[in-house]
Amino acid sequence: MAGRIEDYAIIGDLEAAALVGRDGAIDWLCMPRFDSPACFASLLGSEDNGQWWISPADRRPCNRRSYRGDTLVLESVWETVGGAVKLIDFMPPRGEVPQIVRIVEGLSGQVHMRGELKLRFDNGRIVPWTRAMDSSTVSAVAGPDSAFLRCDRGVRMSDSKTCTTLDFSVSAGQRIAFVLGWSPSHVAAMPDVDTEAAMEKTLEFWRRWTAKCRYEGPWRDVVMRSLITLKALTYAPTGGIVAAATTSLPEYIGGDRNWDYRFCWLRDSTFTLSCLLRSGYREEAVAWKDWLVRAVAGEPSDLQPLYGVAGQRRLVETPAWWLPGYEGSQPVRFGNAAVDQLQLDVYGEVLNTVYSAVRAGVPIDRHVWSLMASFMQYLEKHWEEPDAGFWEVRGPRRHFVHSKIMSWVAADRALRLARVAGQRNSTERWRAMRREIRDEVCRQGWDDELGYFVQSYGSRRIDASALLLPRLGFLPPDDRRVLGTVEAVRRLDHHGFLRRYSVDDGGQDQVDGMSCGEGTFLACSLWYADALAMTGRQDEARAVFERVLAVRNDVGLLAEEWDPVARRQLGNTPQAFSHVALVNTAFALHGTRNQPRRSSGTR
Ligand SMILES: OC[C@H]1O[C@H](O[C@H]2O[C@H](CO)[C@@H](O)[C@H](O)[C@H]2O)[C@H](O)[C@@H](O)[C@@H]1O
Repeated sequence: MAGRIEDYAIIGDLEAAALVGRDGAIDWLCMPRFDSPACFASLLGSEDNGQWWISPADRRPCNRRSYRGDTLVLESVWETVGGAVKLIDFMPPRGEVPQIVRIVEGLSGQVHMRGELKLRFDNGRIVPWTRAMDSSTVSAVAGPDSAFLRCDRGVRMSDSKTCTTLDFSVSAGQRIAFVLGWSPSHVAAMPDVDTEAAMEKTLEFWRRWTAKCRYEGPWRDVVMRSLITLKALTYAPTGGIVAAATTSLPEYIGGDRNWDYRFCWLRDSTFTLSCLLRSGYREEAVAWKDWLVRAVAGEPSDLQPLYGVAGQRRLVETPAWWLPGYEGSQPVRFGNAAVDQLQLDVYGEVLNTVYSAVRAGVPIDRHVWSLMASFMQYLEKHWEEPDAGFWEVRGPRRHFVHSKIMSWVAADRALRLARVAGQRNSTERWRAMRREIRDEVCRQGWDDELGYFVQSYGSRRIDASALLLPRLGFLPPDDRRVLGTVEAVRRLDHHGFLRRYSVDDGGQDQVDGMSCGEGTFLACSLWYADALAMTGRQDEARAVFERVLAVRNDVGLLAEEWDPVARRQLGNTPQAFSHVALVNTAFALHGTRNQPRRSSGTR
């Protein structure tokens, strides 16, 4: 059975990622890239859906673990009656093929270790043909996939049809290494790996990368861990950034809110990008901008809310009947039907990001400008339509206030970009559009009686996405409507954390068409902290921030949601949205004075 969601740490090589539990089990791994079929899927089923564990023979969880400094090299320590042992897990920067290296180091005494490798290709379904090549190498092959396990001398390896078992002892000062590599079955080659050199290279890679960080406030370690996590979710060959490393970790245990997040949402990526930019990571920003331009190129009406890491557009959502789901949460989904939704906020997200990139000095050529202009041409005709909104609801389309505000952002940033690009052709129309949207939102999205911006025209719902309003420049942070909305959002509080939006009595959600409730959405609490900080309520903002910091797991990771009653993380993990919001709040709190920002007037 899989561990709690917060039991997992991530290791990765910027093309794929694995989740390692406190018990030394790798329960999730897709090879060769984030969105490939999983070869370890016990996270969503049982060990028979693929798993690789190594631990002391009694299989207890480790006593402590941490990443080594500012890197993605994980170290788990067990203290046993016989002695202490450390398991070092990492994925070296990608060479020819993806590899996982596991080094067992004796710290004291002698410890009897065991392990089991169960490869299950094609998302935990296919038992490969496994054979021993020699006393220290095993090969497994099925269909397009092959894998090799190679280990140091001193390990007794034995094979059954379904499993390779490992049995060895490690004494103080001794190190025993294992390498698991994947390759396409028509290549089926496992290059020799010097595991110690690979570890040095991996440590060096992360140290160099983290040395570039510009954050210098009081939460440096917290921010650094989140930035490393965001980097680990970046697909280096293309610059695309996935929303999370997993699919179908539930937002409600036993429920059907189980989604595949191993894709690049324009919305999530734009948040990630601005966070990387402010933290000093310009190279990633340029790579993402290039990814974006390639992914969205073509007809503006074909713009999708999400794409594959290589920019692919067909991400067909398919239930996996053979996987029982995390703690029975079904269905497990591969692919995401949100790809076909109309989410009008996406145009504003993209234009806002391109504008931020320009301001940060990232060069934008005339092709990017003409792409942005074509998005505006589309949006001018469609912003008045109802859509699926920020939360990608699967119920009926609505006039979501956030989507309208993002259309305002699109027009606003297009005007600013036009100024930079020296283009005047459409500016009069965009200025009129910006005015029209603002008037409509203030008329139909604002409820004077309720005193807040509602979720969609005609509804009474409160929606935490309204917390993003002050930072978008739609209204100044000290506007009474902003202050009223921030105050109203407090009603989304559930034991100190915020829900995404108000739900009907009984927790049934009639907005997004799903049958069950969900946890609190971590990014929303952090946006709340930002809004408090922006309106001069620094101490309250800090308290909210610290509450969120307290629910990170032992290695600083956050999933999408938190259940404050069961006190456990929920949803896909680690999630970019949560970590981006965390970094942004750290920046917002460090350096803001205890004063509300002055109104800059309204346009
Ligand atoms: O709640 C229903 C939707 O939930 C997912 O979307 C959420 O995650 C996205 C990726 O982080 C984020 O961009 C979006 O704002 C969130 O609502 C799921 O991916 C959707 O398919 C689902 O409809």
